[in-house]
Amino acid sequence: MKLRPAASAREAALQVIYRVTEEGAFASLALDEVLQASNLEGRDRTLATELAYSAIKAWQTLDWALGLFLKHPLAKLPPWIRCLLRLGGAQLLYLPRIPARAAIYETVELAKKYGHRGTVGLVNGVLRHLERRKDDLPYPDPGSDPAGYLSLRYYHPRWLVEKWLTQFGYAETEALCRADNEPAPMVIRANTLKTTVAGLAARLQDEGATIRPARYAPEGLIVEGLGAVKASPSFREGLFYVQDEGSQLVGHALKPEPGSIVIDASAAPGGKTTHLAQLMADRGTILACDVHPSRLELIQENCRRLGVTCVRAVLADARELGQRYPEVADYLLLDAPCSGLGVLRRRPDARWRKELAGTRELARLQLEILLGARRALKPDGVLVYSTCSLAPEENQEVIRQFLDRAREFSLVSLEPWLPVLPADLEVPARQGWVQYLPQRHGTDGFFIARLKREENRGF
Ligand SMILES: C[S@@+](CC[C@H](N)C(=O)[O-])C[C@H]1O[C@@H](n2cnc3c(N)ncnc32)[C@H](O)[C@@H]1O
Repeated sequence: MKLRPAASAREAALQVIYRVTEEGAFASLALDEVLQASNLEGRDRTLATELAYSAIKAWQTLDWALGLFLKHPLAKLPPWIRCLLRLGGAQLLYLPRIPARAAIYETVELAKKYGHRGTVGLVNGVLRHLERRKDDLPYPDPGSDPAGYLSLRYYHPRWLVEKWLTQFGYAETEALCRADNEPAPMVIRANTLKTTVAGLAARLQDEGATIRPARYAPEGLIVEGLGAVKASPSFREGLFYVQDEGSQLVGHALKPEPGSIVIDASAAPGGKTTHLAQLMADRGTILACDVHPSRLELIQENCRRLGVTCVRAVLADARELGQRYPEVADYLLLDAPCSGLGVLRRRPDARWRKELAGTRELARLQLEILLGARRALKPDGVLVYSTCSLAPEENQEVIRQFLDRAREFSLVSLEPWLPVLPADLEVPARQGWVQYLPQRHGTDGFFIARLKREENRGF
């Protein structure tokens, strides 16, 4: 549906909420489109993003809470009115710095533009009721229905909370849900081909940002107040890449020698590829493969911006790499397509798009990729497998099945390769794998395993 240009931050947020919750659009794409069509700038863009993302993250809890004050089901209301209620409700429940009166008034004003007299009154009435009862909502009892309580209280799908309760227990599931709802820090990786970490920090401070070092990743900086990244001169000069710490650690886990041959089996948009190029001082060859042609362009664009020259972008299905490049690579990175359950804090709509069956299907693909790509590695070569998932069936279980079938591989310690290990990861790191968790380590959820092909064992 063609939308009129949004005249305010709240109208922009409303349009994004409509595109995502009513039309199934992806939140980041809908936001870009709506903001581009509007004349909004600076703080209005930030506010629009915050309003839209808060409502989308909490979508199902908002629908439940709003439904408590409606005579008829929310689903029967006109779609724009439903979305207006989500917009107003998100401010009342989750953005306490916005005065309730302003939240209600502004939503009612928008209702005049997107509804009629009856619906204006309804929006006003429902939001006033919600404001009065907001600290006293009838959540399920955590003792008798922990999954029901956590999924509504922290707005995650029930199947996922049930899965995590089995995997992590109650306290840690609650901490994980909370961590997913916090705004994720902006983490960048200094491009050491063009600058140093200290040099970049100084440049960004000159651009008005506040900087602190990342905890685990040596080239990582945590940045606040930079504004639109693409407008930053140091970004345009290729001095950094936006990449969470968990993701940066994957490059260190592989740590290819300068001059070596590396295959990055599923590489787009090239975050880890360009990091590997840095670690190799841009000397040697990286074959950066991906199965989607349009995504190969992203690799090339990132290499150009960062000044990386040792990368060749290759259109290939990772499952066929063993046949295409037999025993070619000294190092093989398999940053597999995955459920992304470790990065829900960065993608407001992602939690509502996943299904339990998805992780099992992905696990099949991940194993096929490992089995199909492994023969591309030379004897004595190193393989790193990583995902941004927390699901054991995509991580430890895939590795276990791989080791059952590929006897020439074994797990090797990650301890020498990860520069700063959190204490709780020391034991698994020695066994060859680590699982970073947002609620424990403050990073995106990342699984990383390092394996070696034994020199004298054939396939
Ligand atoms: C997790 S993303 C990779 C992120 C990338 N390594 C980075 O750090 O920027 C997974 C990638 O796998 C690609 N992909 C999916 N199925 C594939 C296959 N069968 N062969 C190769 N690439 C595949 C997707 O297009 C996607 O770009």
